[in-house]
Amino acid sequence: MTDVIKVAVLGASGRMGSEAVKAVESAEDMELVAALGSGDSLDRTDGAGADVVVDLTVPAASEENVRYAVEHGMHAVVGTTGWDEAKLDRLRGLLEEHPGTGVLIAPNFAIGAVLTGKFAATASKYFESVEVVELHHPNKLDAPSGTAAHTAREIAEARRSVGRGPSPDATESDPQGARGAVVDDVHVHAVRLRGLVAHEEILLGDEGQQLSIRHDSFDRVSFMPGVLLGIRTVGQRPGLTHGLDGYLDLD
Ligand SMILES: NC(=O)C1=CN([C@@H]2O[C@H](COP(=O)(O)OP(=O)(O)OC[C@H]3O[C@@H](n4cnc5c(N)ncnc54)[C@H](O)[C@@H]3O)[C@@H](O)[C@H]2O)C=CC1
Ligand SMILES: O=C(O)C1=N[C@H](C(=O)O)C[C@H](O)C1
Repeated sequence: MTDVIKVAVLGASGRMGSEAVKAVESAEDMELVAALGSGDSLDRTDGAGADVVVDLTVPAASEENVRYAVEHGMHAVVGTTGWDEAKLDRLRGLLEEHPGTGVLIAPNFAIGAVLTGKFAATASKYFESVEVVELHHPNKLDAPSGTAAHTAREIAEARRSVGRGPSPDATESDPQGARGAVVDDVHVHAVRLRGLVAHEEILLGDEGQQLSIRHDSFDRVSFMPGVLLGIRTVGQRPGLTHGLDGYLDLD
């Protein structure tokens, strides 16, 4: 990779994509070589000499976009949601065929959100009950949020490591789904409210006490330092990195 990183942004007219375009244009070590919207041909990315493709599109398009990038020798930084285990497995297989290429799948680019997941996972080892609440703007297409699903899996893994099972719950009847989604045995609740951007709260309970851990993104600028870190780092990290924490020294 040359000193100046050539970047293509996919989903460039969207809420995140338009912010990412501004961030890349403001970064002295980056050059925006392509800004694609829905319907634009992906060959405008390698055609413009991009080193890194940033995918901020929709879950239905993201996997194909990343496949194109990897198969055409470009690294990928991905904020789009919907990357379940099946998609991640297919991507790992693809990257084995392209050993010099890096892909970052980041459920959340905000440092506060990444730390929230870590803090919640640690705390959940010590509390009998834990539930995740995510709150977003009403234009969001998917629920639960990718961040909340990722947090739930981090919590479940931490609890398993100390032999803690699911939270106690005597519910016998829930025909309307009022107890929310269940991700890896952790209940996840989704709120959609005008005025919100992206928020997550983890509630932890035990006899006589409660701990709440909360993060609020009030503005999408909160995601941009993480996007830029991803662009700067992905070329030096071949293979799949799932979560921005893979590029941070959090221990
Ligand atoms: N990882 C993170 O920190 C964050 C992730 N997100 C996720 O990023 C994604 C985008 O979110 P928003 O910007 O709010 O959505 P948005 O709907 O505002 O923007 C998506 C854009 O992608 C375009 N698009 C759709 N298919 C495309 C394709 N094949 N090629 C190029 N462009 C295409 C759409 O026309 C739209 O302009 C969502 O999955 C969201 O959950 C959002 C915020 C933060
Ligand atoms: O759609 C959004 O807005 C967001 N999507 C991501 C998610 O689903 O976790 C990240 C952040 O929560 C904002």
